[in-house]
Amino acid sequence: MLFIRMLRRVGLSPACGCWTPILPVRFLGISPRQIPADANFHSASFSDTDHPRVLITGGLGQLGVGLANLLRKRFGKDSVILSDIRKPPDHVFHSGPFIYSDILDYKNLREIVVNNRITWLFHYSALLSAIGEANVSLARAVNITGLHNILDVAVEHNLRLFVPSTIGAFGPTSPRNPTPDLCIQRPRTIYGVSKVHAELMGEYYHYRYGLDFRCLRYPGIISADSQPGGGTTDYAVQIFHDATKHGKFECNLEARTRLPMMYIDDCLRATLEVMEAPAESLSMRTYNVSAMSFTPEELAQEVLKHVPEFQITYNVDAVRQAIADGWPMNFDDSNARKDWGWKHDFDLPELVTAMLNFHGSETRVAQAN
Ligand SMILES: NC(=O)c1ccc[n+]([C@@H]2O[C@H](COP(=O)([O-])OP(=O)(O)OC[C@H]3O[C@@H](n4cnc5c(N)ncnc54)[C@H](O)[C@@H]3O)[C@@H](O)[C@H]2O)c1
Ligand SMILES: C[C@@H](O)[C@H](N)C(=O)O
Repeated sequence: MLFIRMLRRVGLSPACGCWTPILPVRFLGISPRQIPADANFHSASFSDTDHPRVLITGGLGQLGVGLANLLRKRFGKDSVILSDIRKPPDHVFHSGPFIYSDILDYKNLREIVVNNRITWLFHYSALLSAIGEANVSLARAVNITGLHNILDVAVEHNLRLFVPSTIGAFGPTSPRNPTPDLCIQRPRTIYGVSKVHAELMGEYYHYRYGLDFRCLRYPGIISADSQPGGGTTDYAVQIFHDATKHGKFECNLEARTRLPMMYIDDCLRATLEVMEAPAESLSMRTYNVSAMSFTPEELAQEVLKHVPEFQITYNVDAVRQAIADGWPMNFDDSNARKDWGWKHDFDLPELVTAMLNFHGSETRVAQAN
């Protein structure tokens, strides 16, 4: 009798031995916080359509604004709410709905999800690898406690949830060349530890409560019109800015440090594709995605083809180098390609051309003014 009561408490039926989805619902309180009437909502009409209603957390970082642009093109401007704890620049504020949201404030998160009838959540808030090592307790709070809030609100409101993971979820004892989806994961940064935790918690909530959790492990992402937020792969963004502006670049990683990288357009398209993939095509809930892999000296060689006077020098940052030395050199993304048809568009030459075109045209505009 006692045994049956224990089974019931954890949601197991003694007859079939299977799980029933008892939700980890928190105490239902009413948040005193209301979304102000003058918040920058563009009179979203939430009439029922086939479109998801989307919330992006941590949306003012390197990737969030680009994701919002892509999703708004697909689902309509008012269907996608960008959120962050920072003040948005004018062009972002006027480009579509923006709202303040601190992921450490659970009631505020729930209020936003309920009031806007959110159905898809892209969880981008995080402290990245290098900045996380400089502030471990904040990284632990944002990346782990914040994730718990996101998981709970997602399961409570039946959201489809995307959480990005990273090459940083692997460590020096993982196979590094190539790194498959399933292998040893013993990262040595708080960022990596928090991302392994996110992968495992998301998958657990999927199997335990039926949460529609989807996760991609991104490589280092390279973008032209947004700045990276304190990672180990940041050099591969800064190099283009310095090459066009100064004709030279000081790199904080060693010349032969090989890491997987991806152009932002590929990254955001992969994110939308995995979110739209039919559930039955997903044999896993966490996938590696990859495009290219290069070292600083290989990247510099490619830049040199366009900027003949370009010079690279090295001034290695010990923290970033130690992190990079434990990360994958090449990423095996064959499961993503097989299951939901992932295919990248940008290899190294196309990436360099796209980045230099952007920065070159910016520089020409600046010189003309
Ligand atoms: N950029 C990359 O190369 C890369 C690679 C792999 C994975 N990722 C993942 O993609 C996601 C987005 O990356 P990014 O490069 O845009 O990151 P970023 O560091 O540029 O931006 C993160 C955002 O989170 C916000 N944030 C911090 N604390 C918050 C809080 N308490 N509540 C709400 N927001 C908060 C910050 O204000 C910032 O705008 C992250 O989860 C990151 O781990 C990024
Ligand atoms: C790789 C990725 O997670 C991030 N750009 C970092 O370097 O921390």
